Amino acid sequence: MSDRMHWSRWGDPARTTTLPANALAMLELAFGPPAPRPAVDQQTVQLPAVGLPDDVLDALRDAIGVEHVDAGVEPRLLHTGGKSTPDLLALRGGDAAAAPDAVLRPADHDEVQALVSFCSERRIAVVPYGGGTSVVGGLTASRDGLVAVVAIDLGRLDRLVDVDEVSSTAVLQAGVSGPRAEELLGEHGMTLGHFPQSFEFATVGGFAATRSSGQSSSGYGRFDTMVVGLKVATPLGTWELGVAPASAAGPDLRQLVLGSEGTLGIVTEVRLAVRTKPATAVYETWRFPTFVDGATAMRTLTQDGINPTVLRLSDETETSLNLAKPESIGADSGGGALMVCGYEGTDGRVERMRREVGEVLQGLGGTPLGAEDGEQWAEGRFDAPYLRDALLDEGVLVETLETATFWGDLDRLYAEVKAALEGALSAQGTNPIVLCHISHVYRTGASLYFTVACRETDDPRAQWYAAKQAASDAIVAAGGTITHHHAVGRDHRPWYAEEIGPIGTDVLRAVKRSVDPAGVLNPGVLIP
Ligand SMILES: Cc1cc2nc3c(=O)[nH]c(=O)nc-3n(C[C@H](O)[C@H](O)[C@H](O)COP(=O)(O)OP(=O)(O)OC[C@H]3O[C@@H](n4cnc5c(N)ncnc54)[C@H](O)[C@@H]3O)c2cc1C
Repeated sequence: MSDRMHWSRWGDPARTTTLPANALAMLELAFGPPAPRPAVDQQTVQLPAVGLPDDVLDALRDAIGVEHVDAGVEPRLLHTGGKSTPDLLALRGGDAAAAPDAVLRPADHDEVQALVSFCSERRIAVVPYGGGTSVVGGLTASRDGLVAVVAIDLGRLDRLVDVDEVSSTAVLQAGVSGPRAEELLGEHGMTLGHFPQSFEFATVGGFAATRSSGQSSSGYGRFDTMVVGLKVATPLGTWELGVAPASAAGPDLRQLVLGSEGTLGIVTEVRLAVRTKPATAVYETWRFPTFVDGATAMRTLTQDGINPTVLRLSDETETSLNLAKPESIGADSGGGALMVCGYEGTDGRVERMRREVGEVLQGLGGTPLGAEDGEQWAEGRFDAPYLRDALLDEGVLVETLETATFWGDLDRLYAEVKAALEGALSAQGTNPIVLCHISHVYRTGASLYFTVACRETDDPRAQWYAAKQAASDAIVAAGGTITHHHAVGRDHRPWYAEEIGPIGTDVLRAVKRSVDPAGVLNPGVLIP
């Protein structure tokens, strides 16, 4: 780690991004004179004293090997919280109160199971840790009433366990990252087709635990629709689910594990529906006169059963900032709303899909812009997070939030969340830029993904929480879901309780009590 803490740099100094000169000029134009705010030196960060008694550390070392139990400063810091802006701000400001007491790296399901059983017996809080990319406080366990907190890092569970080419399924261990999944499946001519923006670091177990959704969800579906089976380590023992592609044998308990965010058990293996690796991929862009026009075109496509692999529509502000090309921020975008359409498959299928989509979009007022911008979007689609530290260094707060609703309510949800964000941040004297795009589409509705940028106040965490509170209240009031794919974590719990109501809350609490009687699994996360 460098002496300056740049927590969103994802551990790869080669990818460290500095802001281009025109971006700095734009920031000044948008937010006023520069007000740099560098991160504190790593040495000044405060970690809680290790709370694990020696006999516990010894037992953990016996269970998984001495070199896989680490209570040192660096691993604890690297497993402190996730990657939300408040998490980054805390660490950049020297606050590591969320650090676990030790990081444990088990090798396989049996070792994970042994750790979960032991921690349950000894009342030690367990944070399952995949890629550490949670943006909702999903990696910050409550210590209340518990002896200590350990992070169970699943990085050593990184194997392809089985491929069934006839059924088109593959079993992957939970710690397999996005690129590793593609590499392992690629050897069999297959793809998972799950490409969230956090693809480079997030893991299969994390995708399942948070019901993640990738940028190709229009064609490949969201992650939870790919899961056909799960193996889970719980305090009660091993739980295996999913024996057939579909079943009428009672409620689908896989759905209880999907999205459970480590509160009901640790997912160690996932059986997934996989696809043939596409021979061709083409990404192109279209311009619509307005965001509303573009949304109507998207709805028409999905309701006609025409599903390009990627379908994404920026609102007018996001289009004008040309987010797909950070190096050309401020370039004239030509106005309107930009849509990205991607097609993957055989040459013939791509050509057919492209023609079919083109006919619909052109008929609904779209102007084809060709493949250049689309290809650039595809190439740079994992790059934006590398800008976050550079922006925070400049005293510019950037954060995102997302929601979803039915098509009939989408315009209202969009307007109200945007107004809430603008209102809450302007009230603090920091006029924001609020961008939005439709990120995932369904026959019945779509998700909205907002990005907010503004100058930091003296207390940027409080500043953001006020905006987040206003936006979350607006989401609930407009009938949207509090999260379409980022999950609940700690940050969304109050609104999640409203969304599922008192009966839903009781059901969830009862399940939690029964499977995790000592309450050690990710306490404080998800369960209202
Ligand atoms: C820059 C950025 C972009 C992002 N883009 C997207 C996006 O496009 N789409 C999207 O869906 N999300 C996105 N996210 C959110 C995040 O990447 C997802 O929630 C992802 O699924 C988390 O995976 P992970 O392996 O990093 O899990 P972690 O962050 O390590 O954990 C997430 C939660 O799941 C629990 N958990 C992790 N592994 C397991 C396991 N094996 N068993 C049980 N519980 C477990 C953790 O305790 C935690 O509560 C983004 C995040 C960032 C920082």
